[in-house]
Formats: sequence, C-alpha cells, structure tokens
Amino acid sequence: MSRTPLIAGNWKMYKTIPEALALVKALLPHLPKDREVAVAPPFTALYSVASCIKGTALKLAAQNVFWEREGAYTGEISPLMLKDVGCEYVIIGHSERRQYFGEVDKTVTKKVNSVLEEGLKPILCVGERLEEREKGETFEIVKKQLIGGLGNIQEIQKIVIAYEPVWAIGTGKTASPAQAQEVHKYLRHLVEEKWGRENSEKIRILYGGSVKPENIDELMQEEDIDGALVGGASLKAETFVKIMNYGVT
Ligand SMILES: O=C(CO)COP(=O)(O)O
Repeated sequence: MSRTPLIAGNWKMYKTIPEALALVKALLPHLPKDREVAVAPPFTALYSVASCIKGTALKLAAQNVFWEREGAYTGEISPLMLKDVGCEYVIIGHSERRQYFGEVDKTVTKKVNSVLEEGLKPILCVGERLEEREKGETFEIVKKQLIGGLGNIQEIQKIVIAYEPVWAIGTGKTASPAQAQEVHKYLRHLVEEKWGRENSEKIRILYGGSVKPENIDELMQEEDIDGALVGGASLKAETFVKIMNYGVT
C-alpha cells in the first residue's frame, strides 16, 4: 500500500508577514514531485502566504481553529474562514494547545467535525508526555487521544494523524525510528479496529518532534511513518528544503 508522504511545517508563533513570504518564496523552487508539502503559518500570515503560493503545489495549513462556523466568539477563527483564505489542512490538538490553552479530547472532536464539515482535512496530533512514557502509558494515552479525539467520524479517509511525543518537541530529542514506528503501528492498528483494514492502510501517520535533515531519512524508512510535522527546522528554508527532499539531497 503506497501512501503519498506529507511533510508539513508548523511555524508556531513565528514569522511576520515579510518573513513568511521570504520563507515560502525560498521553498517554492525546491518542492518535490512525488510527495505533498504544506506550511502552517500563523493566522496573520495566511492570506499573504496563500496569495504567494497560488497555483503551486505547496499546500496551506492552519495551526488551530474554533468549531463554530460564525458567531459572537471574540478572538476565534472558524473553519469557514480558514477555507476562505485557502487552507487545505488544519492542525488540531497540538500538545502546546493541550498544555497551554486547555485543549482536551472533547474540544478536539468538535474541531475535527467542524473542519470536516467545511471540507478541510484535520491533522490530529497525539502524543505522550515524558512521565507517561516512563510509566509505560504511551499506548494508553495515544489511544485515548485518537479514539477520544475522532469520536465516531465517518470521513476517516480525510484525517491525517501526527504522532508527536511531547518529550521530543523542541527538545532536540527525537524518538528513535524504532520507538516512533512502534507507536505508529499501534495507531494504524487502532484505526483498523474501528474503521477497517482499507482505511487503516490508507491513513497517513506523520511523526513530529525534533525532525531535522539529519534524522528524516531514517524515520521515513519505517513502514508506518508517512511523513513529518516539523517545528523548528521548518522555520529556515535551508533545513526545510532538505527535509522535504529527504532521500534525494
Ligand atoms: O511540535 C512540533 C511540530 O508540530 C515539533 O516541533 P520541533 O520540530 O521544533 O520539535
């Protein structure tokens, strides 16, 4: 079963508009052909980046969303607005949102559903904290986040899963390819149990957590790793170009 790899850059709370434009312009000449590449700029740069990448293969993602379509929700951004600005993907349930902004599986489900209703594709993040891994709870935690976050959705084929062990985010500590593969395989098995074999073979599971040009090749060799969600190394064209062209450059 071949799954088109997806390499996505999560810029987090970095980049002014001129900086965002400079970065995407530097990426565009180097886009690989046989894989998908997406960037998730901050909300303030979405429109400018969307205009700049129009007609190219580079995809646009958002880093968060609210679940209502419109209404009196001061400070929030809806799936309708993300679609309007040109997003295809939306990152949901990132560990930083869980840690600092009270994101829980219940709100993740609402976001996943409303994003699907708008025709956008959720990138659902799951991952255990260090103390949870040390207590041997990794599988239990990711199961709770995956099944709890997806609820009873029908459109499983539109979902991308990102396994991001919290202890590997921004720390320079990457999960070893074997550690990541073990969890990815388990996540695929959970999808098979609930949504069937065919869906489990098609669903893409990205790895995130200190992905760099130096470790992307070995991570991508694992059977159940279908791409990467890249933080720090997606902020510089030089490193992100190398990552998206893994195995080539
Ligand atoms: O959180 C991440 C991507 O969503 C990973 O961040 P780093 O690549 O900086 O560890």
